[in-house]
Amino acid sequence: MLLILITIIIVTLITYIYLKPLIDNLFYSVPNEPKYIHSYIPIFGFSFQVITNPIEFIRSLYLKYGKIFVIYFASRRWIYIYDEQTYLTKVIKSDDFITFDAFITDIFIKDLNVNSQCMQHEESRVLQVKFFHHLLTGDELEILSRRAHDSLIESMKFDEKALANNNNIVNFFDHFGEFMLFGGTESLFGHSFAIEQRNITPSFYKLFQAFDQGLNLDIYGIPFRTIIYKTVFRHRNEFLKRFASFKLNNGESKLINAFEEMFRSDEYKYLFHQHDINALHATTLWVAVSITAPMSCWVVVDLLLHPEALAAVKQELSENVSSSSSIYDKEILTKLKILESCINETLRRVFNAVVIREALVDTTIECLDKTKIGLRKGDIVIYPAYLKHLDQNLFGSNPYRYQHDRFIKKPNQPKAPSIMIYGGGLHTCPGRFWVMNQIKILVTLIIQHMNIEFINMTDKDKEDYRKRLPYDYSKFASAGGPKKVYKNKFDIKYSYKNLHTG
Ligand code: HEM
Repeated sequence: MLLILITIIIVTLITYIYLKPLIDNLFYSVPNEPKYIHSYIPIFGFSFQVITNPIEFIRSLYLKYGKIFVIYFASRRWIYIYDEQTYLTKVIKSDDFITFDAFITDIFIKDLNVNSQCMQHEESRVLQVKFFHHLLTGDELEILSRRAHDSLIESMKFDEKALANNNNIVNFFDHFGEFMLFGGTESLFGHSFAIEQRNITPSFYKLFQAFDQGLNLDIYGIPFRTIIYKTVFRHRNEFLKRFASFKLNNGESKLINAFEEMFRSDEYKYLFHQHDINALHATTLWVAVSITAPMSCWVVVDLLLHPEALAAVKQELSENVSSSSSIYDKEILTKLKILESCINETLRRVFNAVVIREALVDTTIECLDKTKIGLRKGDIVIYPAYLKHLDQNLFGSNPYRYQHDRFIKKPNQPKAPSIMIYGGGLHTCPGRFWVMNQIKILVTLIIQHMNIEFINMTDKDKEDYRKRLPYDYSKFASAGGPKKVYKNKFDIKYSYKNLHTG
């Protein structure tokens, strides 16, 4: 009897999920809707393709159905608009759309158990976004960059000491991912909080990875995830609790100081309980590190795979950085144009760049070519910038090819090519200047102080990776290192040099 009941429930559920898009179409459709592409796989729909290789999958739909189409993914309608000018002028600038907040807010409330009142309090959320935009620039940016530098040097020195007792083979992405995590932690939360985290087990990096994995699982809405991935979610909770020991006015950044002052002010303290504050701090650190760390690693990998690029960067460094100069100085960092081009070239080829907005109301937008697009309230409207970044018309017949000086304007070009890594409009990523500085500092320190050798990478592997890096696209909310099966190809043997001079 129980078995029959369970079977009926499962069949009903599958039928409902399978038919939901069709039912929605019947009741909620608006005029001029773009082409809806139906998946015949129940429940999962296109999730598998979107998770495993979004670029190839979305490109195949674009080639088949044109620049505007709709799919279902993670129980939502996703409207792809591969028309940059229309997206910039008619979506990003319009009040009919907001950033991806509602989706994220939902995850905070349901999955991170953050008090719904504080997540839905419009005024305080606007204030937090404002802090990000005001406090990651100017003098504060310089302080953040200096701290990231100091933390990286400290990580290297600790590591050099530990090397005397351990073997010197590690995974490149984990090793520098951890360095970058401590760089972000120290810059945002101050030295004493960072040093405390270095000394506690389980490792801060391991807990951070669990936080990242948990958020991605939540976004995909994997059923029974807290049971299947019990350890991940336990570690995620431990990660949140680490922020309970954070003490105000102890060397933190102006950004974290502003958050704390607001959370604990008379006006807002009724909204924010300690657990909510922990979750918001953990998320700020995650936002700052989860993309930057793997991207920094890919930048270094590309340089190590392309000797001509590495030589050009070394030459630029020797011309601009003297033994007495501080590489975190604004004047020096802005001079490193070749390195900046290398960074953009790696991000272009590796980062799964998109811009996302959500429709607040039923609405219609008119493309520059006069095509009308009808959108429903709640539609996720997405510009797949990665299609542009790998477009043969813009970046040559093999757009994956690495050209380190691509973003330096040549005399025969009207302007250097453009990419759209950081979104657009008023909500363009406020961390973009800090990202550039952090990656420049990491690359410089590695060149100045380390010898690195990929021990499992054959010449054939290197040849293959020069053509295309084995990037893991399965993370939607953050960014990835290599695909699992390639991870050991990025094991390194390394040593330090000149770490105690200057
Ligand atoms: C390589 C690293 C990074 C990439 C590729 C990246 C990319 C992006 C993108 C595409 C957006 C959405 C923009 C839009 O909707 O128009 C965004 C938003 C945001 N990013 Fe970044 N980001 C990076 C690093 C950082 C860092 C280091 C921080 C600093 C804490 C940061 C903080 C934010 C914040 C707060 C927003 C939301 C801004 C708003 O809604 O107004 N990001 N980022």
